[in-house]
Amino acid sequence: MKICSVAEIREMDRAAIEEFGIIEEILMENAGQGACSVLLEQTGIKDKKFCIFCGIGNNGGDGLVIARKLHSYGAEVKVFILSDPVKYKGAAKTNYKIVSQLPVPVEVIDSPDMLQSKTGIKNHINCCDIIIDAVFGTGLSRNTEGRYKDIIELINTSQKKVLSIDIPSGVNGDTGRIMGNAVRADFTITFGLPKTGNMLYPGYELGGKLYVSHISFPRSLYKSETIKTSVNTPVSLPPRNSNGHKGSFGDVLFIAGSGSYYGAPYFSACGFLKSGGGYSRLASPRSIIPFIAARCSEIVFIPQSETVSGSIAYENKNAILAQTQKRNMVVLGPGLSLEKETRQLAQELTEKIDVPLLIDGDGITALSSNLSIIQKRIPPTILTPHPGEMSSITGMSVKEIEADRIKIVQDTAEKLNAIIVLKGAHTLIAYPEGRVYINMTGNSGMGTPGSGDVLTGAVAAMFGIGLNIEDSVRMGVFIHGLSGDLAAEQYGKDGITAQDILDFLPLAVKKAREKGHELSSKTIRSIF
Ligand SMILES: NC(=O)C1=CN([C@@H]2O[C@H](COP(=O)(O)OP(=O)(O)OC[C@H]3O[C@@H](n4cnc5c(N)ncnc54)[C@H](OP(=O)(O)O)[C@@H]3O)[C@@H](O)[C@H]2O)[C@@H](O)CC1
Ligand SMILES: [K+]
Repeated sequence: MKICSVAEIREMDRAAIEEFGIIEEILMENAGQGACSVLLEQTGIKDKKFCIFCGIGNNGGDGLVIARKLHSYGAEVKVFILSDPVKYKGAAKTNYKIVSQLPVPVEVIDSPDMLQSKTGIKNHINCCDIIIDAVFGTGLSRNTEGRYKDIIELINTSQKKVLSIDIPSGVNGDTGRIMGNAVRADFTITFGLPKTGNMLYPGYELGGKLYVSHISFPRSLYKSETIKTSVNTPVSLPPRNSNGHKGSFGDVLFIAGSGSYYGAPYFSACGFLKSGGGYSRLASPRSIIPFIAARCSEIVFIPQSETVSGSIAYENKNAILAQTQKRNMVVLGPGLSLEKETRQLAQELTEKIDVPLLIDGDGITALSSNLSIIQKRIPPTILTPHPGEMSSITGMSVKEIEADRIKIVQDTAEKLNAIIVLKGAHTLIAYPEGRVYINMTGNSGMGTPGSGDVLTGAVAAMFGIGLNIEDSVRMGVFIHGLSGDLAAEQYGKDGITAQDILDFLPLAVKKAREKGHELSSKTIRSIF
């Protein structure tokens, strides 16, 4: 499913209204209808008591449609409007007029200081069964303050079931960040398409279970090629050649490891094998190979001479390059160390390697000081930074990156002409031509040493078993996250190690083969 920005949903609204004549009243009616379907499924409506908090924009207008429908169905409804209703315009104004004619109590809270009415509101909240949050939607333009902030606080401390309309009020529709404070909902129904703010943390978590209604937008609008962001739904994996041998499932060279990092090369090269890859070759410092071999002797080892600090020495360059020429893909960087000589080696290898190249960890740090090497590469390049490494690449602070992840990863992929995997909760995968995928598998237990190294192996394996390089990256991310989810299902999220993620990879690939489609529809529920 596509995911849109606030500007894109506004454009969809405009096109629906102006080009198809689907007037605002119809869209708002459908939005209200969708919300009532969620309530019917999740909480029941008849004889239930609802408190509806409405803002003064169209999100509030949706709340007023819901008030009318719930009343009609037999619910007891109380509406609070958080500003002067004369400000309503268009369809929201129409719906305000209708609700004013109904025997539905409406209370306007338009004084900047709502302390005097707080007890009354609290009483209503205490007596209701369900709260509808229709305060702010995509029109949130600044931090919440004053009575808005107080109401959000009251909603969050109410211990009642909460349905947020379009997006939890206080969450930025583009970034998912909290502006001031934000509602914590049990369910959210979003309209047209999910907004990026619905899908990124903390907005995603605050929204609870996410429903989407296309509110009768024509398919051409919500499937438009101009919308570049999507959920990372799994692609079908090519059937495994029953007549194949290890060379049929990819032959990948990992250039990884140093005197201080024995785990990184192991998790990368072994992650490849555990995700279905064929030939895993590992160029690592000579002295650490026996330790890695003790953990995974299925890897083919290519011992390298070492620097004084135990990292791969520069003098290996030509021999490594000769190795890369015979491989389908190269992974460079896990645990390489930041030794100057080895960084120089990483840069010069990146210049010369003429097969798809995935650069991770210390490899990224080595290249960050000379990004033109990446820009000039002709064969595909994949970078898998965590926010700290993304900071080295972009020169922005982690805080700046976290505040606008989609835009920054999109711009960087275009600028570097590379596929970028920005790791984190809901990892992003961005392609040079502008596409971005939001990955929904994975969990907080996976923030553990070695996890990112396993990911490099999973991506390489997807390429090895026959996906094209673009799909390999997003499927590698999907499988890696799924493997972590399976580990969490078994052991809980606390204490998952990279080894656990590794161990569940075969099962994750099996599940993706057998139930890929089912897995992808788990996070967002489509309704009318
Ligand atoms: N368009 C359509 O066809 C459809 C749209 N739909 C619905 O419309 C929603 C978008 O509606 P919207 O654009 O009216 O914005 P919305 O979020 O209701 O709020 C804007 C108001 O809030 C105010 N405001 C902002 N921040 C504030 C703050 N911190 N503190 C205080 N005030 C603040 C802002 O004031 P201003 O910034 O102008 O001063 C303005 O008055 C969308 O989410 C969906 O639910 C559906 O019905 C389907 C059809
Ligand atoms: K809302």
